[in-house]
Amino acid sequence: MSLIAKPMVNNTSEQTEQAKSKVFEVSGLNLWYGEDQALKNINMKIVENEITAIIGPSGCGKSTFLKTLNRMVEMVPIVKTSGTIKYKGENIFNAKQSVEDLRTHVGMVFQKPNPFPKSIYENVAYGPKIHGIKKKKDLDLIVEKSLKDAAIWDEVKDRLHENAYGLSGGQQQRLCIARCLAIEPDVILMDEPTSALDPISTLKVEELVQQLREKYSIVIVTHNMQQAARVSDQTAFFLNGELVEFSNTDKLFSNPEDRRTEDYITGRFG
Ligand SMILES: Nc1ncnc2c1ncn2[C@@H]1O[C@H](COP(=O)(O)OP(=O)(O)OP(=O)(O)O)[C@@H](O)[C@H]1O
Repeated sequence: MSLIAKPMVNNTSEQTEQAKSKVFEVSGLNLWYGEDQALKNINMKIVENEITAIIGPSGCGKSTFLKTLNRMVEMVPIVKTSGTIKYKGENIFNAKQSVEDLRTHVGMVFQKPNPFPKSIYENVAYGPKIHGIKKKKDLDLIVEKSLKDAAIWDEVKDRLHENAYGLSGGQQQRLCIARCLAIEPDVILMDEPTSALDPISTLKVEELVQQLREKYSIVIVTHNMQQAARVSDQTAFFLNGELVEFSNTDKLFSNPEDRRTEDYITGRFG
């Protein structure tokens, strides 16, 4: 019996699963904010072209984990980490690894849409310009492709030079996804990308996330278990900084191995 109603998603068989490449391999990851340990011995493999959902109650470390994957968490000066995170085989904590380079490959979309106070066009062209693309023709192509891939082109193509703040919240979030796609990342980290959106905009972003799976690997933090069940291939359940259970989404929601996972997904706590 499924504990949460879940429409069919294209989960691959275990055989194909093993053949898929890993984008991230997290081993023995611990993280402290000062004296307080927020992540405890996390071990996890994140696979290419899949959607991995991170669920768990407030304060369990979901956002911290997500922001560790592109080292954004280190913007908090009191953060200390131990363990390794390999991105395509290289430990991201190695001194020789460039954080800027990592963040070019591992883009991020935040909880609240955060467009720049610029035109729709400039929002998307900003990243490629910083990466040295100058020709208008090239930028035009990138802007159009990114907005198309973020499923917002038809809504904005006639107002590209208007301020992005004139868009609805849902449109702003898809614009922020387009901005992220414009720098051609491999991985997109999404921190509760629909929590500030109405149900229709949420549905559009969820559909978009599923389309993006074809080209990108996605890690999405969500408070919403139905959303995790609807969109993801793999789900990780965090509790008090620990990874309690990580498995195929269908399995985690229909036949969890750990009693704490079952208690959480059936609403006994959280
Ligand atoms: N900048 C910070 N400084 C100190 N402690 C922090 C900081 N950010 C998070 N924490 C602590 O780390 C723990 C995990 O927080 P985190 O935001 O990762 O949890 P979360 O699961 O994403 O929560 P929520 O669902 O409420 O967003 C919490 O105890 C939190 O108080």
